[in-house]
Amino acid sequence: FSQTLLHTVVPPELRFAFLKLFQRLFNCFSSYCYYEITEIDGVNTNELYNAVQLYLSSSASSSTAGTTSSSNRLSLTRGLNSSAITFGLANNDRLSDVFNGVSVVWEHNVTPRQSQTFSWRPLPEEKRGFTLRINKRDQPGILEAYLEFITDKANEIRRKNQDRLLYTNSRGGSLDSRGHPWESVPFKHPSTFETLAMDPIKKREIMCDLRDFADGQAFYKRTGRAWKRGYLLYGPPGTGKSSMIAAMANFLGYDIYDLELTEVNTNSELRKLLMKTSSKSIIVIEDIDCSINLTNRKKSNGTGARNDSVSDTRSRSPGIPIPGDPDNNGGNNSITLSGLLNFTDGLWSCCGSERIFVFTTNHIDKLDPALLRSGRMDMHIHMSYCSFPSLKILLKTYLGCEPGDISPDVSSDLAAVIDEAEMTPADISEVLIKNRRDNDKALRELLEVLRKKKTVNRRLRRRLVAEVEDEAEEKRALDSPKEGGGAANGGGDDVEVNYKKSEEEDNGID
Ligand SMILES: Nc1ncnc2c1ncn2[C@@H]1O[C@H](COP(=O)(O)OP(=O)(O)OP(=O)(O)O)[C@@H](O)[C@H]1O
Ligand SMILES: [Mg+2]
Repeated sequence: FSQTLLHTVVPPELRFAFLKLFQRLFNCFSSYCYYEITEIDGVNTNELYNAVQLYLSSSASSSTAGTTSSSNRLSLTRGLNSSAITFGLANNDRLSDVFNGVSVVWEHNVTPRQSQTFSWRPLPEEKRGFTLRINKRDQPGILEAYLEFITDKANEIRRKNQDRLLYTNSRGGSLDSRGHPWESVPFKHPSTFETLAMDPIKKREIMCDLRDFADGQAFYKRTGRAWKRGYLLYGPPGTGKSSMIAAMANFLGYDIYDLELTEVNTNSELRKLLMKTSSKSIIVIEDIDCSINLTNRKKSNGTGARNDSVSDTRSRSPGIPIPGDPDNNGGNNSITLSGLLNFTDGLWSCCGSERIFVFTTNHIDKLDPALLRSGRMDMHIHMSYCSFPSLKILLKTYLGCEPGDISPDVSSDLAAVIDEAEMTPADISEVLIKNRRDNDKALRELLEVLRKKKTVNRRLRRRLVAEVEDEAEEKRALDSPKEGGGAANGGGDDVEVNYKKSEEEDNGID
């Protein structure tokens, strides 16, 4: 009652001023150090505040049994992007904690924000923060280790709550107010291995490999290997490479660092980015063949320096500076293949642990063998056009069709055309989404589309064979004019036979 009366009678500003004065006097004679961790740090959200809140939420929930909290009032929250309820300290509540034998006390302070404060973005009406109290004699050794422990613990809790982050370096080389080169957003991609359409045997193999990796701390230590693993996903667009990465992250509960190579200017910047990644994370470079010229590691330019910089990208992306280009005075983009190899496999790559590197490409043949070798890219995963086993997964996820729900005739018709149609899971899922209210119609339309695509593919293939044969015939005619006709006829006959056979099959289908 007295507290309520005080709050009503004394204006908040006056209360705040009294409190500050009292705190100053108190600190002069106190044997404690106090650290304030405010929710908003300047204009940015203070990550440490969130980490402390999560950490204390776990202590607070266990303290309801009376172990560490001096309070019996806890606030309950569920964040916008969180799937779990967290406990927290209510206003001005305290909680004591013990770290490495040292007792500390946390206090949660909420004060009204002065309304005239100018800000570029709307700030919460209340100013929230934690105050950490440590005994002055304990402070030198404990603070850094304690805060690091709290950050790790908070990450662990977040992962457990399925609340993971997707980091990006899209800001270029610039750092945020706390010196971090990565920007993060909550990662909410719903792709899982269950929804991923691919060969079930291959899928199981990948899942086992990931599980072995995540559980392999002792193994990696025993064998003297850095605890990291590389996966290369290759295949045509729309076959599920990005979906696979999301499924991996969801399966292991890891954060994702999506590295945009074209935003990185130098090898040392690349190294800094790597050093700022946390463990239990997947570091992704998508479309690696488009991000950097990776074909010629050893090639030197006139000055003897390595010339394997981002020239390939530059020809496509006019905004990227070109080193040594007189027309471009940006001139500082000099990531090299060796820089990238060091990133994945050098000494620096071990500065954290439990990391997965995933590179994706549409053209594996464009990549340097050095990048593909085991130890860098341990597993090469071909994401191919939709096969019949993959189609069954798509039918189940999109239409709810179990194999027994589809008539044997339709099933065998689908199986007969699917491989030759060479359609991506992305294309097929579009047909299914469009007709998802009517399963029969969806299957009918899918069959039609697959047959059409098969016919088109055959025509293309025949045209290609004919062109190759024509070229060979011309070459032979030029090489030996007298014998040219006979030799060409031999090849032409083969084509003719193939052609006839294909025509018959097509007619049967159309
Ligand atoms: N194997 C798959 N299983 C389930 N859905 C898939 C699969 N492949 C593609 N899709 C669907 O198609 C869409 C595009 O797929 P995704 O972005 O994973 O392709 P990608 O291989 O990364 O293509 P790109 O090479 O263009 O980046 C996804 O939203 C997903 O729904
Ligand atoms: Mg992709």
